[in-house]
Order: sequence, then C-alpha cells, then structure tokens
Amino acid sequence: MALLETISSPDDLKRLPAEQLDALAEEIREFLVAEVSRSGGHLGPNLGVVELTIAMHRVFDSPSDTLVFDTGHQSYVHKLLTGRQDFSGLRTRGGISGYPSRGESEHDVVENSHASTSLSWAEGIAKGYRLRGEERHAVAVIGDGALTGGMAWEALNNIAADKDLPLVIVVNDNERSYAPTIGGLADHLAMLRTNRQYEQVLDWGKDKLTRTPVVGRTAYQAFHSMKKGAKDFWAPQGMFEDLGIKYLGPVDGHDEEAVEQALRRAKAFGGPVMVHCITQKGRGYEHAVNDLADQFHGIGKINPETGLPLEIAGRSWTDEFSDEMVALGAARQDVVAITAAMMMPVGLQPFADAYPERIFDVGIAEQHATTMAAGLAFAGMHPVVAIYATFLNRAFDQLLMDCAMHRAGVTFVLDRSGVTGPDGASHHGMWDLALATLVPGVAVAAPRDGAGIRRALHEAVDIDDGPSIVRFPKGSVAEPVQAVAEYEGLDVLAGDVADDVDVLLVSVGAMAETARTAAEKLSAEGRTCLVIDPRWVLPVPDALVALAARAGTVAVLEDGNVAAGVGAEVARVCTEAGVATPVLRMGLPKEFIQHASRGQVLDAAGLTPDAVVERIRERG
Ligand SMILES: Cc1ncc(C[n+]2csc(CCOP(=O)(O)OP(=O)(O)O)c2C)c(N)n1
Ligand SMILES: CC(=O)[C@@H](O)[C@H](O)COP(=O)(O)O
Ligand SMILES: [Mg+2]
Repeated sequence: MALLETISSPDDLKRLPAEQLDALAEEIREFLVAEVSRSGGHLGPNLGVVELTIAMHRVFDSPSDTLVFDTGHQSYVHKLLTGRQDFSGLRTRGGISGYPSRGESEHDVVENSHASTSLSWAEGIAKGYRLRGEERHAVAVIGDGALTGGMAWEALNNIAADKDLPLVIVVNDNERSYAPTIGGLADHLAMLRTNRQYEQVLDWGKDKLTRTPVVGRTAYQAFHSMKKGAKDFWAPQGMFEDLGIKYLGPVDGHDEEAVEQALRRAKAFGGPVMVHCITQKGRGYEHAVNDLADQFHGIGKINPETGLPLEIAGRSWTDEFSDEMVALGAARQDVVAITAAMMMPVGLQPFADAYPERIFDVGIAEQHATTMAAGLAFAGMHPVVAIYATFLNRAFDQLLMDCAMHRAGVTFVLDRSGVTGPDGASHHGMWDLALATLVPGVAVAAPRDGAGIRRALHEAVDIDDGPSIVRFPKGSVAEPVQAVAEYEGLDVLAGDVADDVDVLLVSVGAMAETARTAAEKLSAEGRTCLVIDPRWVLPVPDALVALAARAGTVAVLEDGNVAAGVGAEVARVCTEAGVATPVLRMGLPKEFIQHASRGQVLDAAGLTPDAVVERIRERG
C-alpha cells in the first residue's frame, strides 16, 4: 500500500503523477478486498468505482465542490481518498460508517442510504452555491439502479430546465442494481452503451485534430458538432439530451484518464452535464464479478482467497416468508408479488421461478410499486409488495391515499423491520409501525417466529377490504415460541388470563423471548404477570383493552419507534375506552440510531429483560 498510504487528502491525490494512478487503483482494490472480506459490506459496488472516484477527486475540489453519492454504499473509495483508511471497524459501533458520514469528514454530505435522492440534493446544492455567487460545482454519482427511482426523474426534469447550473451527473452504469437493472431506462442505457463506436470515432477525431494547433481544435469542435448529427444518424438521440441535459459518453469507467477527460469537459461546460460511465460491479475481484446473484453487492465475512462465506447464516425470517410465498402462489391464483429491485434480498426469487408471470420487479420504485399494487387489487388480484420496512417510508402517501383510502386488498411484507444494525440510521426499519398507526383500515401483523410468518401471510392475503402488513426483522429467525393458551385471538405466552395481574406484558413480534424472560424475573419478585402476543398488533384488539383494564400496569415491547408505535396506540385506545391503567411504552427512541449490531442497539434502547424489569420496578 505504498501509494495509498501517501494519500490523506484529495490534494495528495492531485499531486500524484498520472502514471501512478493505475498502481494506486490496484492498491485500493487490494485494500477493499482485504478489509471488506474481514468485516462484510458493499464490496462489489466499491470495486466498481475505483477509477471513477479517483478521477472525480482529481478534477473537482472537494469539499469546495460537493460530491454526492447516491445511496452512499459505494463511498468507501471516497473515504480512502479523504483521510479515512482505518476500516477495521467498518459498519460496527464506533467504527467507520458504511455510508457517507458528516461526523467523519467535511467531504461527506448525504448520509441517507435511500436511493435516488442524489440529483435532488445536487440540484439544491448547485442552486444554492450559484445564488451565493460561489463558483462551486455539485457532482452527483448515481447508479443505473438508483436512476430508476422516481425522485431521480423529478430532479432531471428540473435540472434540464436550468441551462447554466454548475452540476455534473456521473451515471455509474454497471448494468445492475442487485440483479441486472430492469426497465426502459436500462434498455436506453444499453442502447447508449452500444454506441461505443460513437465515442471511438470521437476519440479518433480528438486525437488527430487536436494534435494540430488552433485549426485542429476548431475543426475538432466542428467535428464534434457534426458527430452529434452523425450520432442522430447512428442512433436515436439520447433521451437525456432530448430532455436538455448535455450527455457525455459512454466512457469506460475503468479508464481513469478517459473519465478525467470527460469530467474536465463537463466541469468546463458551464451547465448541467451527464457523464455516462460504464463500470463493472466487483471489478478486479473474480469472485465478485462471477457472482451471478448480485456481484457481491453486500457481503458478510468471506475468505478473500475463495470468496466463500466464513459465517453460515441460519434459516432467516426471509426464508420463512420466501418458502410460504411459493406455497401461497400454488393455493391462490390471484396472488401476485412485487419487488423494488430486490428480488433475492426480500426472498421472492423462488416465487418468481415458480410463477414468472405473477412477479413484477419495478426497479427502485417503491412508490410506483405501492400504487401499482392498488391497481392490481382493483383488477381482482391480491398483490404482495415485498420491500424493506425502511423503504415503506418513501411510499407512505401511496399506502395511505391509494391503498387504504380505496380499501385495496394489498399485502405489504416488510422485511428488515426494527433494528437492522450495520447499515445505520436510514436503514433501521423502525418507522413502519408508527406510520401504520396513522393509516385508517390497515391491519398489521408482527409474527414472533417462522410459524407466525406463515400463518400471518395466509391471514393477510384473506384481507381484501384494505391493506395488510406483515413485518419481521433481519437475520436468523427466532426459535419457535409456543403459546400456552389463546384468548380471543391473542396468543398467551405466559400466565393465565383468568387472573387480574400486576403487569400485562404485550409483546410485539420478535420481542416475545424478551417479554417472557422479563415476566419470569418479575414473577420471581412476587409480581403477577400475563404475557400476550396479539399477533395482529394493529388495530389494537378489543381483547387486549379488556385485559389492560384488569391489570395494574401495561408494558408494550416493540422493535419500533416508541414515539408513535403500537405502545402509543395501545395507550390512546385504552384512554378512549376509559381504561385508566398506565401504559409503559418500551421501544426504540425517536432518534437516528447509528450503526451497531442489533443486540447493541436493543441493549442501548432498554429492550432487554433486565431493562424491562427495571422500567417496571420504577413504575412501582
Ligand atoms: C429507496 C431504496 N430502495 C432500495 C434500496 C436498496 N438498495 C441499496 S443499493 C441498491 C441497488 C443500487 O443499484 P445502483 O444504483 O445501480 O448502484 P450499484 O450498487 O450498482 O453501484 C438497492 C436496491 C435503497 N437503498 N433505497
Ligand atoms: C445499501 C442498501 O440499501 C442495501 O444494500 C443494504 O445494505 C442491504 O442490507 P441487507 O444486508 O439487510 O440486505
Ligand atoms: Mg448499478
């Protein structure tokens, strides 16, 4: 790492002789493979942006010029070039974040890992600099996947109309989100990519004509303008230029010099320019390049020599959903499934393989997925929209106004709900329960184990007069938690509903073991407890309110935002029912929770048996 160690800032990078850049890129790739193999993380995406990021930092002057990384999972190289080369704690508590982090560096701006926001950020930044009279560029790096998101097109529509905006859009086109990117845009980018001869002709002209003095350069410009005409002849005009945005490319995103040249042209252009870079996810590491599933988009700890995982994950919550969806597909011909560019991560690949005509991958477009689902329901189907819980945030209006207001029988399966951990604040699925409490007519199930998922899924698709949600966390599925009894639709996990108890513990989803263990500790102190799992946590069941009326205290444990989740709703409903029993809400704080392990976050939030017991003791 002789060269990489000499780089502690973009200025150091600019001082490096151009002939050493290939060696630097090689060192960066070695570093990424070694470090990310050890920690896990987004290896494939970052191997694909080595030359592109080097070129950006050599052409632009961060932080005076502002670099925005869409989604941010591909910002490891940017971090290496801006003074952060200790990746030993990558994505762990106290270690470097896997996304840009303002707390880490003045070179980092957008921490949000939700895709398709970079162009909006960049347009606002560029407009702001111009209004302040500052000669500064905004540069957005957006992947071909993120470019399928609706926000990106809202931004492009505005950017195209602002002809002197100092904004450069770097499209990092590696033809993949996780899987190959889908849709008309992907096809258009492919058409532009195949116009490689267009650029080769241009390169030929540049090489020949710019070697001669002034005449040559003028001729080159003339040639370029003719070529544009030629390009019309060769291929339909790129939609970006039709939109009004100058398009440069396609450029080989692994040819650092070519990318630098394109970026310098873009920087000098004086208006919005799109530089279309063709890259390869996993570049330089055969195990990533050859990984058909997602080219090592996001990996756990692996053996760098073999690329094989060092940790064998147990059966996951996702596996339980995935298998039951296939069974459901056989039983219900009206059931269709929708993914937002995450077919495998959400577990829909087996369903897609079994029922290829009943699966829709809409790209990174959760808003479209949600309203399209309302359309499918109107047409007599029962859609299952499988997305990560945190991404439902983006589709809240569509859930509310298209699904719920029209009482559409749509089922949302929210994976990665609650605490996810290493992906940090914008990836925790901790807002879904709170959002759902605001939606009239929505039913929410929070299974506590695999059997619970399977049962809830079948119950959900039987709901055809409104949206239903089945939510579960990331990782290995919980051991089965058997109910000791059933009471008016509620599962009793401990205690006897006949008794009036000191404490009614209401467990939401994966909190079951925590609740049961806390009850055992409380009972050992002589407090009588009843532990229930409503399974369907919203709307709040009447039977739960009735049990609350007979308890000394109610404690609601949930893996969600405590400010407005199930606990808050239980308190509201109990109050409206005239039940005066105090309700203790135990959940995640209304904060942006930084990256750490799930256990560390739950511990810090007081969602452990001892902390629950202590909270109840304090109540008296
Ligand atoms: C709104 C939203 N939906 C889904 C995701 C999950 N996600 C993270 S990266 C990714 C693929 C991004 O593809 P692309 O933009 O092409 O970047 P690449 O990984 O290819 O560099 C997806 C779907 C997300 N971050 N945000
Ligand atoms: C960046 C992004 O949104 C995803 O790649 C995310 O990191 C996936 O996390 P999981 O590992 O939970 O699938
Ligand atoms: Mg991509």
